[in-house]
Amino acid sequence: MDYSTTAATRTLMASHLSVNYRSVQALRNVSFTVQPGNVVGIFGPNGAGKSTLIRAMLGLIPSTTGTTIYQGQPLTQQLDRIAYVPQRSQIDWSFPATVWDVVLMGRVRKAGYLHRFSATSRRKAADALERVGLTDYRDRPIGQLSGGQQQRVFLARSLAQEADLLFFDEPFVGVDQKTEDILFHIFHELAHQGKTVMVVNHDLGESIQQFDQLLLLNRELIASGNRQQVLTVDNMTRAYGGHVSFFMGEAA
Ligand SMILES: Nc1ncnc2c1ncn2[C@@H]1O[C@H](COP(=O)(O)OP(=O)(O)OP(=O)(O)O)[C@@H](O)[C@H]1O
Repeated sequence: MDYSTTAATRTLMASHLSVNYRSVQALRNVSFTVQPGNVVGIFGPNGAGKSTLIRAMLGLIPSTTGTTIYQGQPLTQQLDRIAYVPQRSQIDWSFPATVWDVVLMGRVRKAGYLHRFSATSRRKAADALERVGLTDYRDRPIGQLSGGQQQRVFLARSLAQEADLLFFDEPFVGVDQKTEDILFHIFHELAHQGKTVMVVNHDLGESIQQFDQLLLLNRELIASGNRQQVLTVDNMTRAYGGHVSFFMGEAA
């Protein structure tokens, strides 16, 4: 198999994405490319449009301009290949579901809405739960978990789904170090399998080294590339203004 051709056709390409919320322009003309096999961090200050970018790519909100193409087709026509975990605050944790219910939901598209889950689906859900270290919590209502455990349940659902493209919005907010380590470990395993993992994050601390590619946003795309290309004083000043010295120490 010619890997270079395969990789090229699996490129994720956002072109000229713009989003308006009534009078607010949340995103302006954002274009970038992501190769498969990368863990991509989406960074920028509060209100920079990070969540909006993911939601526009997935077609969850309308774009005023632009498209997102994956494998030569609109991403919105391939939603069965996508796992999306929104910010924890967007999820109804009082919903009466157990850990096992949520992870099995990852298999719904494969099982069909009116069919029973196959032995394969159950095994894949159990394997996913094991991978995130929550087998013992299988029958626990999701509202009775810690923030880190809740985030791991949704990661397990994404694993059970066997998605090719995974989107996580602020998965590290309010989670313990163990969960952060598990999430990054699994993100890199997925990337090594040739999948693409996109993560909204606003922590510019040490964890930034975990990302293969960074997208720096402030309503428009300021930079896309590796850490050396993106984390320049100029780019950070454009994104964060006068707060740049806080992040960059003496370099600023
Ligand atoms: N449903 C909405 N209606 C109106 N304005 C919105 C809506 N959602 C977001 N916005 C505005 O669009 C801009 C971008 O918001 P978005 O949530 O995408 O940014 P973000 O970078 O994810 O922010 P944060 O880091 O604070 O989560 C902000 O000014 C926000 O107030």
